[in-house]
Amino acid sequence: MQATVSLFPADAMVTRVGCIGAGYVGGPTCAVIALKCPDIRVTVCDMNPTRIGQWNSDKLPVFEPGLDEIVQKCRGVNLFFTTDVVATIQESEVLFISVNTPTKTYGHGKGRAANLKYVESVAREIAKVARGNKIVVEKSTVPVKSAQSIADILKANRNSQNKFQVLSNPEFLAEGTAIEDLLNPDRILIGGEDSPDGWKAIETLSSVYKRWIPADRIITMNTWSSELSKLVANAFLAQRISAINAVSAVCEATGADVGQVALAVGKDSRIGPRFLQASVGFGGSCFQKDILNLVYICESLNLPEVAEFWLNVVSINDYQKQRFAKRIVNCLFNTVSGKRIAIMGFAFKKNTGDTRESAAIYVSAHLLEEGARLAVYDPKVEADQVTRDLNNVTGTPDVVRDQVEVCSDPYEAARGAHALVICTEWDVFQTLDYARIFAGMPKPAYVFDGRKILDHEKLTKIGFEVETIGKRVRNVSQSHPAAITNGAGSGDGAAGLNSCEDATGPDSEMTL
Ligand SMILES: NC(=O)C1=CN([C@@H]2O[C@H](COP(=O)(O)OP(=O)(O)OC[C@H]3O[C@@H](n4cnc5c(N)ncnc54)[C@H](O)[C@@H]3O)[C@@H](O)[C@H]2O)C=CC1
Ligand SMILES: O=C(O)[C@H]1O[C@H](OP(=O)(O)OP(=O)(O)OC[C@H]2O[C@@H](n3ccc(=O)[nH]c3=O)[C@H](O)[C@@H]2O)[C@H](O)[C@@H](O)[C@@H]1O
Repeated sequence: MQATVSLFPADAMVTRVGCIGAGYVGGPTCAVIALKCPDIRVTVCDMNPTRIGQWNSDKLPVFEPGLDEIVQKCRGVNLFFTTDVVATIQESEVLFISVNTPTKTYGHGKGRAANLKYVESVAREIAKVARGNKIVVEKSTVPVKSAQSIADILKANRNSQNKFQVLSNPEFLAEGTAIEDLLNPDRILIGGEDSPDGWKAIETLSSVYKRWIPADRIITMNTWSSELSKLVANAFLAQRISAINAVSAVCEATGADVGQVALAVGKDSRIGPRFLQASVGFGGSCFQKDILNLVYICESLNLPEVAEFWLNVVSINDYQKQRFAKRIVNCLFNTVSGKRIAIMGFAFKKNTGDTRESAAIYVSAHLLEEGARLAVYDPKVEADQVTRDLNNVTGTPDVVRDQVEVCSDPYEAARGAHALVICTEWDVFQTLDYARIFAGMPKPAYVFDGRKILDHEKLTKIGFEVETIGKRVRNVSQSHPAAITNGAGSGDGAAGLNSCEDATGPDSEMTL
């Protein structure tokens, strides 16, 4: 591809940017464009009036550190949120498509392929109502060649005076750090048609980003490479997590510590230290969806070995969540029936209220199936979201109603619980008064640290039995057996069992 800078002036004049889809990507991305380009009018549009109402209120639909301040500064000045799709399309020179592309739940490709119906409906709407030339930017994560489908729809339906250029401009922001990522991205990727009109469109979009991002971080390439790069970037990131999580199982079986192994491995500059944090399993709306999409593409291209390779990343993640959930039951003497368990954190990671594909949902569902009573606490997830997620995954709203309590305070969730299960790495969990919590729990009192964020030594000193990922903790019962036999109120006849390594097999309940 030719150097775009030489072909088009750096001051290409974009005055109106529109975005269809006011979700986790569309909202924050446009807020940052509005902040950095005060002379551009940015309109974000969604078909969901509730969501738009929230964007226009004091309580935004998306929690992201730093987002509120930017929206407050720009909203009503050069940043607008609306349900008026037609006006947004007609008024914008550059139009981002930032709608959801979930995994298909029906028909051909069910459970694997991306459902592109929202992208297609936006393309049809643009073709129907657009006036004048537009640069249509595919911001949603899509399978390779989707830009071609968008271009075909636009071409087949366009009014004869309109010209469209379709660009791929995938988003790499991570939730919880979206604003930081948007302000200071590792790279901006723009794929476009290899033609004079394509180069011009690429340069025009680049000119917007160049207002705050150094030119050498803006990478341009052909559309298909750009689309595939997004799926591959997510697959690589998720693959690292599954790799370290697979190693965590080896550590638990051998006495090695996965944190130490990750440190040693990550010091190799060819490997690097990031994304090597073993955990209860990755969540979020995209890793699993995008890998399954990649798997589907490979299967469609008759590349079964490649498909199998990537599918294993998801299989290990499922295994990790399952392993952790089973371990909780094993350690609690193979029965959690009727026991209160505190689920600490429900979001898929800290600093977001997003629960999509959160490991907490899986762990909670497993414990509910075993008859546990759950007390859920998350600083940013609303009670009705917890209920909705658990209803969806269990399919048993009665059980959820009877066995789940959503608490607004971590101490309240912990009170009377046999175990604390850390599912999200919220900072606040590191500074709780664990001695106070311990005092209010039946003994032995367990902590299952699915995020490896707590001070395990301190917890064992207080008297907790601590289980974590990829590391054996020397527990109270191993050094002071009396601590558990003297414990109050467990009612499970725990005396004599030292830790879950000593518990009876996973499928047998302890004979009481
Ligand atoms: N969530 C994330 O952190 C990231 C997501 N992505 C990708 O970005 C895309 C969007 O993701 P999210 O923002 O998380 O999705 P989201 O579900 O939060 O938001 C999508 C929005 O699009 C709206 N929408 C759907 N069809 C529409 C139509 N025809 N007209 C108007 N509005 C419509 C929906 O009502 C919804 O509010 C996906 O393809 C995702 O894979 C990429 C990078 C990061
Ligand atoms: O396409 C997307 O949606 C985005 O997906 C991820 O971002 P996100 O899912 O928001 O968050 P991550 O920080 O990647 O975390 C994903 C999951 O992996 C877990 N994780 C992450 C890192 C790690 O070392 N270990 C680990 O278990 C997190 O707790 C979380 O559950 C990518 O990091 C973004 O670059 C990408 O744009």
